[in-house]
Amino acid sequence: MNISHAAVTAELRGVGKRYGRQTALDGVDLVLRAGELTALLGPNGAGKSTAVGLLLGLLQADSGVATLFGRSPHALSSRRRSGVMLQSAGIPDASKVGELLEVTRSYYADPCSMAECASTAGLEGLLDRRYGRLSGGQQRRVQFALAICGRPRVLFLDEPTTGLDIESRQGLWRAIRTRVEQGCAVMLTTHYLEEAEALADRVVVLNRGRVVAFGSVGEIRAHVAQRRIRCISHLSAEHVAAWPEVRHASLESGRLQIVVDSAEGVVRRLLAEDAELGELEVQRAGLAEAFIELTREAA
Ligand SMILES: Nc1ncnc2c1ncn2[C@@H]1O[C@H](COP(=O)(O)OP(=O)(O)OP(=O)(O)O)[C@@H](O)[C@H]1O
Repeated sequence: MNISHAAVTAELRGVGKRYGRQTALDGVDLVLRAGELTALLGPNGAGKSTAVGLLLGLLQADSGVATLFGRSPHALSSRRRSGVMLQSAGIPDASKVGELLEVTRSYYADPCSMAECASTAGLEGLLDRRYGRLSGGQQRRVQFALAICGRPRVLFLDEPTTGLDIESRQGLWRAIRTRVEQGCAVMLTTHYLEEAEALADRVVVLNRGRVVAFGSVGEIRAHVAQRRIRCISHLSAEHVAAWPEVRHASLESGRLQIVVDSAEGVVRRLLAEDAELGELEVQRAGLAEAFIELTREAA
């Protein structure tokens, strides 16, 4: 585990939160640091939005402590240094994009210029449009602009790229990376594992209100030693699936896809049984496989 010495910006310590009889978080520890992006991953209902709500002071913990800049998340001084993009934005449909930005910028001491906000979030040409008339992806970009316009030192992004096309998503990724390089602490919740893989310095995996794994993307990935083998072969997936080292085998787009704990023996046997085997590839498991494995183990 890498030990980071960057300043702690926000923290949950031993936090529990229930809604009636439903436990949403159960003894969760979580740290956000300056200049780092922490990705919070977990299946539906794992407790991700609850964790964000506690760090923002929108929810109250039943046990444990939530801090933002070392103080209560309710403190005005903490809020002034925070930027937020939640799943439900509550932005009035009739407002023009430019007006929304002007008003939000006015809450902060040293906001970005309008031009900077517009170019960072890709809003050129949209400033005179009414929010309610924008596409879902354009609305997400406006929400991002509102989240970053005050040059926040901590940024909470709850599934920020849902509904964005590939170009907009990559634009947003660039903007997020720039904030992190400038020293902002970012907490990203996402269902897109490739997003966490592309952006995260550290990953926290939640399942049923508990942290089931944390570490760098590489460390999380290393939790599963699995390899993925791809090849073109006349051997059937059913035949290969029955080999002892093989966890799973299937035929996808004419290629045999095999998930194994250790690749060498399986590769040797593939080559021995099919002299014409072609286009052999062996890859390390990605975050997606690690995540499925971790949440399954915890369940
Ligand atoms: N206001 C509420 N009242 C009752 N139960 C709630 C409330 N909000 C959340 N929960 C429950 O708490 C648990 C955690 O919910 P939370 O929204 O934090 O999960 P999540 O990881 O953000 O899920 P998703 O990926 O679906 O957004 C779930 O079981 C959910 O049903």
